[in-house]
Formats: sequence, C-alpha cells, structure tokens
Amino acid sequence: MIYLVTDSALSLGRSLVNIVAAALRGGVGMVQLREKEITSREFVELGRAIHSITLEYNVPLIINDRADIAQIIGAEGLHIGQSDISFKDARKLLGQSAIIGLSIENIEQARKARSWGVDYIGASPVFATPTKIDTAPALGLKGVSELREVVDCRIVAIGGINKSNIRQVIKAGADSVAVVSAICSAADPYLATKELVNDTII
Ligand SMILES: Cc1ncc(COP(=O)(O)OP(=O)(O)O)c(N)n1
Ligand SMILES: Cc1ncsc1CCOP(=O)(O)O
Ligand SMILES: [Mg+2]
Repeated sequence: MIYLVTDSALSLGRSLVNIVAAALRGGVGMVQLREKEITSREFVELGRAIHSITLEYNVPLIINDRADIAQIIGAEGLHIGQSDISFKDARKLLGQSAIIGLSIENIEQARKARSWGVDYIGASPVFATPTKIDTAPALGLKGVSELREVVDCRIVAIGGINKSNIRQVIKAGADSVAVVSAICSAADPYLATKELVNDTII
C-alpha cells in the first residue's frame, strides 16, 4: 500500500487538493495531512477540503501531529512522533476506532510501540531525505529487516523512498511505504502514484 504524506511546500506551487485527488485516482491507500507552516485555522479548512475527497474514495485521512484538528474535522486517524503528544493521550482523546501511527527510530521504540498497541509504526527514516532533516540516522534496508523480525505490528517505511528503491523496501519487510516528494513533487502525481502502486505488487 502506498501512503501519501503531504507537503504543500514541495508541491511545486500546485494545489494540494488537486495533488491528493490525483494520488487517490492513482491508488494511494492512505493520506496524511502534514502541514508545518500554516495556521491552525488554515489547517482545519484544508483538512475539511481534503477529507471530503478522501471520503469519496473510502481512504482514511490521517492528521500529522495535531490531535485537536483530527478531532475537529473527524479524520480517521493521527500520526505522532516521539516528541509529539503520547500515544496514551492520543488514544484517550480520539477513541478506540481512530487509526494512530507512531514514528519509531530504533528497535527499542518499536518494541514499546508494539506493546502499547499502536495501529502502525512509521519506520523513520529508511533513507536520509532532504524532506525532513531533523531525523535520527537512517535505518537502511537492514534496519527494516531487523524491525520485521522483532515486531509483528504493521510497518510503514518512510524517508527517501521512490521508484528506484521501493521494491527493496517492501522485500526488506515493510507492509506499506509512505512518500512525500515522490508524489507531491512529481511532474505527474497521478502517474507517479500508479507506478509506485504497481511497484508494490512484487
Ligand atoms: C508515516 C509517517 N512516519 C513517520 C513520520 C514522522 O513523524 P514525526 O517523527 O512526528 O515527524 P513530523 O512528520 O511531525 O515532522 C510521519 N509523519 N509519517
Ligand atoms: C515525514 C518524514 N518522516 C521521516 S522521513 C519523512 C519525510 C519523507 O519524505 P520523502 O518521501 O520526500 O523522502
Ligand atoms: Mg510529528
């Protein structure tokens, strides 16, 4: 499954709504709204606009960092990292039916996440990427394989993944792959998504 994580700044001046619509047509199975530079009010407005399209495709919309915004717009889930609100607080706020993903940067964090019952772990980053530079060292394919051996929860791989390496990431044991630039910065986000989706069928 391909999981689109959005970034307006990397969308080459195009509307994020259009990019998400193209990615949904191309076959993404999950969308995360990740916007770091907009106001809370803009985040809510954009979230509602994107949610109305993801609902048409029956694809879950996950909000990055902001449990309050996930709750306000009725999104299907939340993605949090090690410095965001805790998984326990997120679960309490959003309830059992919410999809809650947690970024992990090493095996220890993955084991803890598994014991808490997260819906998926974001293995982050698999490869170094200019899209996010405040990360731990890259896990590499070896790191993904090690995670696969140790935890039985859903592994979403993220960081520097594109057409050239996606097959290797899946072979290493990731259940899904999350991408930002490979879709948001693609000349044709619809075609780019279709190609990535095809590449996950090994
Ligand atoms: C699927 C997925 N995995 C990891 C991340 C990174 O989350 P986080 O560590 O909280 O960093 P920011 O995205 O908030 O900068 C993610 N967003 N999605
Ligand atoms: C949000 C995030 N978390 C870890 S790496 C990353 C960015 C991934 O972006 P790209 O797919 O462009 O490398
Ligand atoms: Mg975060």
